[in-house]
Parts: sequence; structure tokens; C-alpha cells
Amino acid sequence: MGSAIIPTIDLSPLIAATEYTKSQAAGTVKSNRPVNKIGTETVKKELSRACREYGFFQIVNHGIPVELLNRSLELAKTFYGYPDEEKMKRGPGAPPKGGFTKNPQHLPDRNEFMYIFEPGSPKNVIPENPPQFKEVLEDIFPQYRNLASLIEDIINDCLELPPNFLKEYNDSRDYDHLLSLHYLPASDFENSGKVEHEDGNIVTFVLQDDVGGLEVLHKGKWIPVPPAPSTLVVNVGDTLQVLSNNRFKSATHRVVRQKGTTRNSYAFFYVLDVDKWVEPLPHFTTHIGEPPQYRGFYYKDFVQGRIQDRLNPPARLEDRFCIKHYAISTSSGA
Ligand SMILES: O=C(O)CCC(=O)C(=O)O
Ligand SMILES: [Fe+2]
Repeated sequence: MGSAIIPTIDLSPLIAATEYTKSQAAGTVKSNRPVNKIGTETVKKELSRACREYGFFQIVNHGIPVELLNRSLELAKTFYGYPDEEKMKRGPGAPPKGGFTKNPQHLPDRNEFMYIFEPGSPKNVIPENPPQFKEVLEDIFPQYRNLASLIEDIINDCLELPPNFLKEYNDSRDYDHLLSLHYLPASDFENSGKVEHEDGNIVTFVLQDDVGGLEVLHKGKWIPVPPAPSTLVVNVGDTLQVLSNNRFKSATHRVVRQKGTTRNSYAFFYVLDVDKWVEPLPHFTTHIGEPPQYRGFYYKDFVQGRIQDRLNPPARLEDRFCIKHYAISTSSGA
């Protein structure tokens, strides 16, 4: 067992600062809590290091109530415990449409899942049962989104970009989505829950139950990401890796199914508009005389390539379509 563990970052100084600013702006309740400048700077340093070294970290005191997180996991567990006929009343959902789906048999991953979009979206097909599932999902969705926006602000500062640069670039919230995942128990012969991959977006949050199985690749070794109450896992997506010209790392991760038990998790994807052009930002290339590590692409082409690849994966993992497809190889380093 390796001793490496991914960093855990306590966001409380930032959450306090944000509450203070919000209440001041609204002109309502005045917080007596001073903005914790030193705490905020510490968070930024830790987060910056985590994004550079791991591309993966956990956050605590992030402002989303633990009761709501736990409730969302309990309700998902109840839903996936229903017989297939009941679940299929809300399926099959195929992105970009929501709804229940079982991963096709020809793929190695044994999981079932449901895509959830912002409350009120016509793409949503949320089950009526268990009661409160819909209400809880509609409550939690905007909270994930606000948290992602806060993390984006911090990342903007960590990368020393002009104020609000990332927010103005990533200015459409139409494609954000939440994925509810249910993994089946491992058999004696196979245990793949989610084959190794990188996320293509800006950042993802993962909420996992207490079963375990999420692992991240760090310096060539798989590190388990053990579940911890009220903790969210954050991972940097490929888009951020490209924009930052490899300063921030999109970590390879996977889910290994456990024997004798199912596992529930949620992944919230903070996503760029599909019409956006993505390329290394001039702040990390022309402004400082460094060559771009990627050629530019439309986000929709990248997404399309990934979907095709996931549905018809090539025999060899190294042949999978991923962000390396756009990488510029530097002959000097060859
Ligand atoms: O279920 C998990 O813990 C992770 C899911 C994941 O990596 C994904 O959906 O991209
Ligand atoms: Fe992922």
C-alpha cells in the first residue's frame, strides 16, 4: 500500500468570506465575522499545489449541508434497489436527455446511472419514487453549481488570471449536469466500475458513499480516495489542463467495484458551452514566450469524440480518444 494521500482542503475561510460579502452586498444581515485573509491565502496556496501536483483533492466545510448530501445518497440507494421494471419507467435516458440507464453489456463497467440537469430543464426525467428524490436533487443542484463557481474563482486567482477571466470565458451554465451512479458488486472475475479516464470538463465534484473504490493515478501508482463523511472530491478536468497549458493537471482516475456490496456516488460536472473554442491561454503562451502544448479545438468536437470512444472503445486502452489527441509533441523533448 502506498502512503500517498490526496490533499484535503478546508474551505471554511472562503465560505465565511463569501457569506460576508453576500450579506454586505444584499444590505441585509451584517456578518461580524471578519474576512479571514490569512486563511483565504492558505486555501489558495493549498488548492494551487493540489491542482498542480495531483489534479485531485478533497474539500471539507464547503457550505453544502451534510444532511442534504447524505439524503441524496440514501434516496439514490432506495431508487436503485427497485426492480428494473420500476426504474425503466424513467428510462432509458441517453445523454443529452436525462433518465435511468444501465451501462450496455458490451462495456466492461458494471454500473447504472441517471443524468440530472438543472431544475426545470426539459431534459430532466427524474423518478417520482422515492418521494422527495426530485426535491432533494433540485435543492442540491444549484448548491453544487455555486460551489463550482467559487472553486473557479479560486482557480482564476491561483493561475493569476485577470479578475473574473474564467467566469467570463465559461459564461454559459447550460451544460452543467449531475450524474447519479450505482455500481454493482464485483465478481470473482471482474471488478471494473469505471474504467480509467480523465474528465473532459472544467472541474468535477464527486460525492461517494462509504463503500470506497475511487482511485487516482499519481506518479504511476493508483491511490485510493477513501470515503470521508461530508467530504467532496474535486478533480480538475481536461479543459483546465489545456487552458493552463499543463500548469493544472487533469488526473486519471477509475472506480474499482467492491465484492459483496453495491456503491452509490454522484458526480457533478461543471461544463463549458459546447460551442466554445478551447486552446492554451495567451497568459501561459505568447505573453511569456512559451509554446502551446495543445492545438485548439471546439469543445463539441472533443465531447463527440469522447462519446464515440466510450460507446465503442478500442481494444487497447492507450488507443482511447483523450486530450492527448490535441497535444503538440515537442520534437526537442523526443
Ligand atoms: O463514482 C465515482 O466515484 C467517480 C465517477 C467518475 O469518475 C465519473 O463519472 O467521471
Ligand atoms: Fe471521472
